[in-house]
Amino acid sequence: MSFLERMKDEILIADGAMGTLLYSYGTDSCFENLNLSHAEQIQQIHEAYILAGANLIQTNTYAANYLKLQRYGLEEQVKEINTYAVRNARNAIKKDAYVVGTIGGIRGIRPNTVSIEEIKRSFREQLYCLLLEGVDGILLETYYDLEELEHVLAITRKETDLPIIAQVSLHEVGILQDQTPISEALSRLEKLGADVVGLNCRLGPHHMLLTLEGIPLPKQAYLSSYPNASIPAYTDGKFHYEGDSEYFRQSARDFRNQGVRLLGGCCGTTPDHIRAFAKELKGLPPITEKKVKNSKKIIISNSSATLREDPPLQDIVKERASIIVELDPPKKLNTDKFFEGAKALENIGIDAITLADNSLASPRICNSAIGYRIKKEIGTRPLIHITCRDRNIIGLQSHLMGLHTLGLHDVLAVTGDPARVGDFPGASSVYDMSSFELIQMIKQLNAGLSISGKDLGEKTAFSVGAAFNPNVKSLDRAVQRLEKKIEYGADYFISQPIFSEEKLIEVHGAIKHLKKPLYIGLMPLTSSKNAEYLHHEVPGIKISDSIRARMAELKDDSILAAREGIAITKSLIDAATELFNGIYLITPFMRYEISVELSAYAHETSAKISRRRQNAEVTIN
Ligand SMILES: Cc1cc2nc3c(=O)[nH]c(=O)nc-3n(C[C@H](O)[C@H](O)[C@H](O)COP(=O)(O)OP(=O)(O)OC[C@H]3O[C@@H](n4cnc5c(N)ncnc54)[C@H](O)[C@@H]3O)c2cc1C
Ligand code: MET
Ligand SMILES: [Zn+2]
Repeated sequence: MSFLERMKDEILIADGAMGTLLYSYGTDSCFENLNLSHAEQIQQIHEAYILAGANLIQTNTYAANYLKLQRYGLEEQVKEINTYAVRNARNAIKKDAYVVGTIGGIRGIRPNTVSIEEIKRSFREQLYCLLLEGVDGILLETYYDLEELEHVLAITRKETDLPIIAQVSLHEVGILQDQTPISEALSRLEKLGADVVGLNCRLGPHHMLLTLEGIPLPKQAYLSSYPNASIPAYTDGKFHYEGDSEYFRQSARDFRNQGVRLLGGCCGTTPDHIRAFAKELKGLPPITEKKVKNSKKIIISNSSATLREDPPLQDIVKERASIIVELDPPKKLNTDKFFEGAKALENIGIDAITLADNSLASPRICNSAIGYRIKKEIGTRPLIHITCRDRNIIGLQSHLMGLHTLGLHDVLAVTGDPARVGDFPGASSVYDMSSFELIQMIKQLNAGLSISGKDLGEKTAFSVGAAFNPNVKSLDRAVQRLEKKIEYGADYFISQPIFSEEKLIEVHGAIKHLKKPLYIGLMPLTSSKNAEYLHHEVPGIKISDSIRARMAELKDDSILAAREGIAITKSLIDAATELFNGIYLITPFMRYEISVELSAYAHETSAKISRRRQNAEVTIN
């Protein structure tokens, strides 16, 4: 009799975790490889679950596909690992029990990086290995992404008549990560031919039971649940789970009352948890009717957009000449000079002060704190740079929500210079996200949704700038990155500084097909040493030979050298203003008076050019 036939009038008990159990014994490498290297240990775990009362055990193959095995260089071992995994499970069975071949989901909480086609290829290979070795059913478990599960379930149904268990992982009570209600997800899985549908992992009995209250008994399938033992804790450098087996015993009947007919455990559970379930439900028949509690209606964000007091920079720079100035937050705690500079720049009438996020990976006063003060005390628009280096996904989202609360809506999303260039070369560089993903995430907040898909109750109103580095060998490739950044949602670009007219013309030609505006970067040199340092040591900055020669001639006179730097930048402003509406001036060493002089010059230049263009139009007409 297949386990499905038994489930007509029996509640079956499944096994518990494999991965976390192995981890608790000290394994911290590829769990699935132990099917080959430590077959006996795997067999003993299976035996322990059967002894505890499991009617159905799963192979140790959760991640035994090439997409996951390649992390360990084991992608060529898919066949051996799956084959031996089935044998290890079979060898553990002394009496009546079933073996299901398990395959876990690939896509997680992060933005999807693996294509469905790739997942299907990897899945097929593993599925064939399991089927070939002879299992009693297939368990598809821990799927966060319903689309992925639907694809792999369809493949499985096409390839076998064996029973299929299809399980999703909750995002929170009642919903998946993409906000699909669980009841809808399970009914879609049932329609695709799953024989058992249910939930596993991520949350424990409490949240699973609350979810099950809103789920009717499936018509053509049975319900399953494999809760985690608890939320994991991290102590002394290790993860561990606290939920004890007595707590599981107490919840067993509740699972039965919600209509569950296959009850097992996921992360953190042990044979003790399974024994508690088995003992408590022994001899009890499944329920056949159920009253469903009205599930909470899931509201997809339809909140209105936040109103901005000022137009976003991309709208301004599309219409007219616009100057933004970078004034780096101080490295020391005294902010007097910084605010003197910010006031002087406000007086000259720039459109924004851009505030780097610990540029060159060295700590400075937090740019959102300084930005908020600039807005409040001076009235200038702050543009907050955000790197992927210093914050993980949680920190990035929380930071952006904080900026929204402060009314700071202009951000520049960048990767960030690596930590090893800065004050703490040993600090970690997080890079949970690429600059592309950061841009995408900010746009998702603008749609009222968190990075994990939760309704935020309000839409943010961020205007998202992105970085452009034209000082590279292949300008084409740099422009391709801009095209990709536009696809991810970038509203405009800001470039690294440029130090020659030829480069300005080349950049103009290379990006004129893009529909998004650019602020072109210009940075006054202050000395020959400064020019040589920037040219040789700062990533992404290249200064032409002729300019370096001009600076070198004045290397013994610091005042004249600084004047020369300003003169060079003025001639670049002349050329740049002919080509671009946006000028981005970088202030060297907090010498804001230089940026003030250059901003005034840029204003005059753009006024001159627009007068000349108007006159030309009048003449033509
Ligand atoms: C306007 C501006 C502001 C900045 N502000 C800050 C700041 O506040 N704090 C800070 O730490 N850093 C800052 N940076 C530096 C920036 O983070 C680094 O230059 C980073 O390496 C590139 O950032 P990005 O977002 O353009 O990276 P991306 O375009 O996402 O590129 C990331 C990586 O891809 C690679 N790459 C990029 N272009 C190419 C190409 N054409 N060909 C091959 N590979 C390529 C490089 O390895 C690069 O590091 C800023 C840069 C700019 C232009
Ligand atoms: C990550 S969810 C758990 C996968 C698998 N059932 C295991 O216990 O190892
Ligand atoms: Zn799990």
